[in-house]
Amino acid sequence: MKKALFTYDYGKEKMSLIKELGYDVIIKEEKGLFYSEELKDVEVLVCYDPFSTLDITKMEKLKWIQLSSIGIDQAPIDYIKEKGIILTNNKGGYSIPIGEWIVMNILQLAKNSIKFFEKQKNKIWRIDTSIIEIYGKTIGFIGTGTLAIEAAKRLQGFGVNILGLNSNGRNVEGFNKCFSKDVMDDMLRLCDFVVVTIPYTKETHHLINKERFNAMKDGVYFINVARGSVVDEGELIKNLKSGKIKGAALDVFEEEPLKEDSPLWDMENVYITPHNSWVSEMRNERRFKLIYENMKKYVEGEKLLNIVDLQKGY
Ligand SMILES: NC(=O)C1=CN([C@@H]2O[C@H](COP(=O)(O)OP(=O)(O)OC[C@H]3O[C@@H](n4cnc5c(N)ncnc54)[C@H](O)[C@@H]3O)[C@@H](O)[C@H]2O)C=CC1
Ligand SMILES: O=C(O)C(=O)COP(=O)(O)O
Repeated sequence: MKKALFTYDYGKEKMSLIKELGYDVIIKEEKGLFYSEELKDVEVLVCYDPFSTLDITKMEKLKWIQLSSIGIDQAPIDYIKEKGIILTNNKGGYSIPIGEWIVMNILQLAKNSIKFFEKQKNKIWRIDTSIIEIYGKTIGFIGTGTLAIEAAKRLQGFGVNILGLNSNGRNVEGFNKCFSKDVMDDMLRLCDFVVVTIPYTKETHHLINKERFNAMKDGVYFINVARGSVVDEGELIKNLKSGKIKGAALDVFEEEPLKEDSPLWDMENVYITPHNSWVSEMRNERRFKLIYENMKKYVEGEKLLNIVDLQKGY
């Protein structure tokens, strides 16, 4: 029997489906999880981020880690690489709610919702003539993976021009044109909205920096739903203050939770959600479906879904 450690309890019914596949299942809450002797022969770890307290170097039989997240930046990648442990993620598992979140925020920015919420709170009846339509506008996605694809699909009906940036400029369905990472500024110059949907890797640290903001149109709208550190937050703040960026919607930050003294909280043109875009009532259902399929493949010796390319880092 293969021993599997789950750091989240999917409930009796679902966990018994895993046991029926032939696993000896241990369930332990992730928070403050420490190594104990019973974890010695764990072969499969299904988790989000137990790595700050759980010493996986003591789990000598560990062969496969299934993350419940899409981002892998919380995992000890060097150790995983060194030991030849397979790492799989939840790619695709949150792209529908995030696609919806992106559409919502493009519209909120264009329609100035934040100002209306404020006026409603204060019972103020005043027309806002600064509203724009998104029809005919250009929306550029930095990264054309599952998040951008689901957003692009949902934007089709709005009559927008959808651009995408990826590693080699390959065409992706749903995008009017794709650009390679070497010519990022050519795309940025065209965009009314820039949406960051790229993984955080060594290569993408502060990918969006002073020079990239300079390349963008004056009055661009900026959205980040990937990882905070893909963007130089100091530069983002400067560009928001100067008006170069007209408004932003941010779900992720260089430091989370966002500090109380961050100027972003008080900016009247910034929408903030607390790394919440991935949440919907379907999250556990979809996550479990992937976990189940993969655990079945693992016992049957088949190739797993969503294997992370440790060289590329996503
Ligand atoms: N805010 C949230 O709750 C969530 C955030 N995320 C983040 O979003 C990221 C993207 O997710 P997916 O779309 O599912 O990823 P994905 O793996 O499907 O797509 C990644 C895309 O980025 C491109 N890319 C990667 N490195 C690049 C580079 N250096 N230059 C140009 N293009 C590059 C790839 O070509 C691909 O188009 C995740 O890695 C994760 O960090 C994911 C889920 C939830
Ligand atoms: O899956 C991801 O990468 C996400 O960002 C989702 O949010 P989480 O990291 O699970 O809090």
